[in-house]
Amino acid sequence: MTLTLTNLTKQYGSFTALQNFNYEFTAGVYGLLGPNGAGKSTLMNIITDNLKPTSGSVKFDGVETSTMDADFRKILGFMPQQQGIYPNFTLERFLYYMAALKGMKKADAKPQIEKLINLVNLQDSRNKRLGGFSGGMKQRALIAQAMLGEPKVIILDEPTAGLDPKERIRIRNLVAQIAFDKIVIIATHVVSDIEFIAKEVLLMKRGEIIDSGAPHILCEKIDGKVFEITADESMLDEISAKYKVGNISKDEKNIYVRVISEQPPTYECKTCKPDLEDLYLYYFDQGASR
Ligand SMILES: Nc1ncnc2c1ncn2[C@@H]1O[C@H](COP(=O)(O)OP(=O)(O)OP(=O)(O)O)[C@@H](O)[C@H]1O
Repeated sequence: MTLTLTNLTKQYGSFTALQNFNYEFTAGVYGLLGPNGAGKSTLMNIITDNLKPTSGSVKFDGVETSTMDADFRKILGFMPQQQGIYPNFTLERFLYYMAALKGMKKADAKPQIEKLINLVNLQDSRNKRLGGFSGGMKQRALIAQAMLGEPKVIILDEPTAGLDPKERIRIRNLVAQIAFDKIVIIATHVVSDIEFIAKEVLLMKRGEIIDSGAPHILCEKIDGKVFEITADESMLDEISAKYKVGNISKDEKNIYVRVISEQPPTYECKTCKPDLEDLYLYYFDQGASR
């Protein structure tokens, strides 16, 4: 199973939001990581055929998806960023409605809806209106609708937006659970959404891939460039001016400042093993959300 993007370009007037994007996805979880405006939503919307590229193609197992019409919709599950959630629908009605939009027969939808409500752990809320759901419950309901019809390709655009850390973990575990034998692409600027579950990460900036690969391989590239400086409060401004600063922690004696630097800092420090958040900082020069 392959989803192949070839030379995808998208222009909005004279502005290029996506530039010559090439990638081949196979079964597994992919993280599309980049700051606001990198072009993630544009790419997701093109893959899902909600937006036409200016040039280039999207192929599933060698067939152009734009020519597959309803057949592609059947193998696709999409959770867009801005969701129109129907506040007056109960969860069950919402899922039957979304199943009907996907062209599923009620009899086929029924067992799947039962399974999905259990999977997203909303059994007790099946007859409650979506308008009364918490943010995390809504996101889980939306993941359930994306899973209807057992799609082969699942696209999740910012699935943890606005959620607290506990709900984020829940969503992440859910994604890891559903990913078997599917292509799952998650667009996010929250590193922890994908850090431990992504087979590959694509780092995007201004419409282009600036690096991609397995998280641990990507992190190896900045081996020897991540340090923890032992500091006190009076040094913080100076350190921030000199280096890209990540986490800052504190104990009763000192402040510990994680920095990215090509050369060892001229302060008391130790070398750290790089993680994906360091990589994000290295490439994007701004703190990522955990
Ligand atoms: N319809 C549009 N017309 C003009 N410019 C657009 C349009 N949609 C997006 N853009 C621009 O294209 C760029 C990429 O936007 P996109 O929404 O794809 O980025 P993103 O990585 O998803 O960012 P975010 O995380 O903020 O959603 C941005 O600079 C945005 O302003």
